[in-house]
Amino acid sequence: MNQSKEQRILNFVLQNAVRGDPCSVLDTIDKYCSQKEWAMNVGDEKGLILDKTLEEVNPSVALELGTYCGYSAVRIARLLKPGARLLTVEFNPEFAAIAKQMIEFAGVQDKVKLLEGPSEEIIPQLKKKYEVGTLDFVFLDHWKDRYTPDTILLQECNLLKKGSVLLADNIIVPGAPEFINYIRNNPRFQCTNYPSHLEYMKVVDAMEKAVFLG
Ligand SMILES: Cc1cc(-c2n[nH]c(CCNC(=O)c3cc(-c4ccc(F)cc4)cc(O)c3O)n2)ccn1
Ligand SMILES: [Mg+2]
Repeated sequence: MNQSKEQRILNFVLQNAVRGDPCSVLDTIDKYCSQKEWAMNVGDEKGLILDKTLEEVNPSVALELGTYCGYSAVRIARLLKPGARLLTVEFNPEFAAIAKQMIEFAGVQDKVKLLEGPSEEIIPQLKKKYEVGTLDFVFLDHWKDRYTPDTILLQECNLLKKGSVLLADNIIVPGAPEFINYIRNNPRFQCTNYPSHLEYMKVVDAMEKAVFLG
């Protein structure tokens, strides 16, 4: 049975990155995906926007929707202060298995909890089952048609507080037009657009930051 692209990315990391060094894991994934096989990691250019947003927010509790191979989970976890934690949600079991190994190789497993299942099932469990009070930061990087319903669900589950920050990937490609319409017309959010490019490509993309006003 020939290997998946995600398995090839993991193998390349296991053979070429430095165990316990998150930056070397990120650089190795970016090298592979820019030179050998494209993959839907947030990447190094949009990754800098993610880094800057995380440094501003300095979250105690962060949620990521859409783990994929764990690139952005490693990217987020490496910047978390001691005691802070990231919950990351992956729907696809193969992706989750790859991400688990990626997170452990990077040495950030103590900061990251990988939850398997669809976002609409996991979000309502966060308070009781995963002992979340409110979320300081949410990275939306999952199915683009779930950005709006899951933002509504986060509010319904009282998981956002005044100052909670949402950061959404792929505003242009693949695109999340109904999310942009929802969030920019919602007086409870203060939005900022960050123009960028699709990971590893010259194609224009963007990220959107939305601060919950309570
Ligand atoms: C329902 C639910 C879902 C999830 C979930 N887990 N993992 C994902 C992956 C979602 N990501 C993408 O589809 C994505 C696609 C592109 C892309 C693709 C092809 C192109 F040609 C151009 C761009 C680029 C990106 O940056 C992306 O992020 N969803 C987790 C939990 N619950
Ligand atoms: Mg993305």
